[in-house]
Amino acid sequence: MTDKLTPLREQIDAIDAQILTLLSQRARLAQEVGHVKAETSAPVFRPEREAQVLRGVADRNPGPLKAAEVQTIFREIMSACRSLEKRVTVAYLGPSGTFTEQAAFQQFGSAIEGLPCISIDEVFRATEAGTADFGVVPVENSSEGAVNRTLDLMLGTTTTISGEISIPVHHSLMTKTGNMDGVTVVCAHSQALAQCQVWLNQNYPGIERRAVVSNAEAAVMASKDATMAAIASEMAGEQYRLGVVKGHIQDDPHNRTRFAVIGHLQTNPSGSDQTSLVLAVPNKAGAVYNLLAPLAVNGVSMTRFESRPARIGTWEYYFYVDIEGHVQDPAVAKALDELRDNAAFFKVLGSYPLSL
Ligand SMILES: O=C(O)C(=O)C[C@]1(C(=O)O)C=C[C@@H](O)C=C1
Repeated sequence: MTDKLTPLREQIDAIDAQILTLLSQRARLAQEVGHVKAETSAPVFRPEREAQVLRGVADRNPGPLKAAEVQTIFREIMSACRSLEKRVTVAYLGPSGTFTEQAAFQQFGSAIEGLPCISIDEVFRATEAGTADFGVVPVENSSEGAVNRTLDLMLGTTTTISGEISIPVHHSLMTKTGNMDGVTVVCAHSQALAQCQVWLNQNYPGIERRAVVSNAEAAVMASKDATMAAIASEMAGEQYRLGVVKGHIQDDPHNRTRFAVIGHLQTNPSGSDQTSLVLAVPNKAGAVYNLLAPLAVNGVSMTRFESRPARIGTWEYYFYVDIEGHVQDPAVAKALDELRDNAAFFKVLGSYPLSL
């Protein structure tokens, strides 16, 4: 066996040497890009460029590695190259071990300064104040719908959305011991409890369910108290040394959560983009219909429509709308100009590349 392996490993060694030489050439070019940007105070993180690079490698990937695997490798290469220009600070809903943290690293790679925050409000505050260059917040879950706090804060924030991330959300039931002996309460974020309610009803109908600030916090609590079980990601379980009682307990096996990247960056078109808006209409018949007519007239597709009470004591609503395309696309720009004229409230939250 050794004789067969040796020549193959020699070839791998030779290729690794070539990869290393190329990586270091690429890193030097990124340093040069960094110098050019520094001269004009241009932003270091360019989400549209990173999206184009990642789409390009997926399109050209000859296999046998999967497109998603090749993208993970290139994401890390860009993250490391970017950090030679500037190491960006990214605030996210913590503590360490949350799905939002996973989303932040999926978007920016690991060569960043992570800033875990105790609440969604805190992520907005840190990003608005410039303590963090970017923030990552959950926007909606495929089973549970919108994350209302995020939508409410989007209304008044000075930040814009510069990217979106969509990740599969798999929940595990975990305890200190890896079994349920002596466990009297199951802790998790309210959304996670809701996403696992059918499974919990079937398997642990009598047990108390306690909503806590995050799943990671539930994992911390379970790591300190053998009477508590946590519902969280296996990643959080590993971090806090929990044993898995049962994995994949979410009621919908395709459960996903979408996250937004917020910051002070106006992202350029990447070729496959989305724009998020908030609108309100005057309170009269046919107002919503008239409001949205310019989208259809200009051939702009709407991919999401969500309403939130305006919380001013009357039956008025804000509408959160996602459309295909970028504000710099002529059809989108025209539709938005017409839309603005019909709206009682109008705010573009941002144009950004569609998640990969
Ligand atoms: O092209 C740039 O603007 C770069 O800074 C290079 C690079 C890369 O490594 O490819 C790094 C950071 C940016 O977010 C985009 C791309």
